[in-house]
Amino acid sequence: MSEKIAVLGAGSWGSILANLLDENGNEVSLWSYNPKQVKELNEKHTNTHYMKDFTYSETLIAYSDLKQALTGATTVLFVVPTKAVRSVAGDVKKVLEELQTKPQIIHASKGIEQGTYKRVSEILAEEIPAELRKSITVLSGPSHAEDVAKRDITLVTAASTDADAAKHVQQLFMNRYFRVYTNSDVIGVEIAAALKNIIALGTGALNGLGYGDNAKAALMTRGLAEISRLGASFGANPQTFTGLAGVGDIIVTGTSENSRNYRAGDELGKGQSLQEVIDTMGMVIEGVATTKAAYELAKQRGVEMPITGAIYQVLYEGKDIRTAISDLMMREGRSEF
Ligand SMILES: NC(=O)C1=CN([C@@H]2O[C@H](COP(=O)(O)OP(=O)(O)OC[C@H]3O[C@@H](n4cnc5c(N)ncnc54)[C@H](O)[C@@H]3O)[C@@H](O)[C@H]2O)C=CC1
Ligand SMILES: O=C(CO)COP(=O)(O)O
Repeated sequence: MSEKIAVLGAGSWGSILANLLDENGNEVSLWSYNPKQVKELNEKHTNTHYMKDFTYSETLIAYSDLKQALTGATTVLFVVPTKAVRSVAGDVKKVLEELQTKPQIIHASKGIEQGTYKRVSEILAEEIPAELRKSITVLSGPSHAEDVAKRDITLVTAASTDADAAKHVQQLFMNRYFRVYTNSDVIGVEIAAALKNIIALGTGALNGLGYGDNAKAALMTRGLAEISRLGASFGANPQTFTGLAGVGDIIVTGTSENSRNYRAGDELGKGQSLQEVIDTMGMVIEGVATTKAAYELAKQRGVEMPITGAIYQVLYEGKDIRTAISDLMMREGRSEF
């Protein structure tokens, strides 16, 4: 099966997924709002700022013009940071109406919108033409771009309320190193994907402070417990949190130097300020904004999320990390389940 696919967002994840789709035999256009990046991708087949030492397929074409990128596309994959999804989707809507095409919509972003607390599929549903909403599918799971770039084994899930749409995404992405499952629990997959970044900031900070494996395993396990509680309050399937988008992504993000969230936490643990960390990363650290959204959302819904609350206090209220850890440890003893 070969299709024309437009990938929107040429950071580490968008560009590597675009390359994978190209390798799978599709005609892929990669859109970036940065003309310099487009020039580098088309002339040198590199994207040095985001993926050092990787050479992209010569048949992958980058565009800074959204209309050119979307022309003829039967599938559109959004991979911009969460904060950019609404504005990019609004622009896409205008172009699709002009082109009179009705592509399937996929996204691979992991976050929650500030202020509205919307998941990415909800933002897309509000912004794209109404008849495309049903097709929205989320691609998520433990998947660092750096490993996919090496064609290392990666398993993810494609979640949609439309089983045919999820199956289509599975077929588009599957290959010998990239295996895709389907899932109907969009809510659970998106909540797990967004909130694991908060926990990765935490495990990174533990690492930076010199804590060991026990502490990190504890944070990931209890972190997943509170993420599941928030998910349950929205009607998510509890099984989703034991799957690729849940425990899988917490492990990969919460233990890896490839994770920007983990690295950011590590630097915080070593004493850098949040602003210093953001300024030096040069790539999106989704967990910072998601911590605020999740903290406010948990309060609004009356869901107990002590770890998220502690990380919020460190990031947004200047609380000392060691004091935050000590306060968590000294909470009243309770039953695990
Ligand atoms: N890097 C990875 O391994 C993975 C990333 N993700 C998710 O994918 C999403 C994108 O992440 P990355 O590609 O890693 O980010 P990145 O920081 O590497 O790149 C982001 C890209 O979006 C573009 N961008 C930023 N603001 C924009 C705007 N207002 N309008 C249009 N484009 C804009 C940037 O120019 C850049 O090309 C995030 O939600 C992330 O959580 C998901 C799985 C794996
Ligand atoms: O979501 C990811 C891996 O599954 C990437 O995590 P980071 O954004 O922390 O790099």
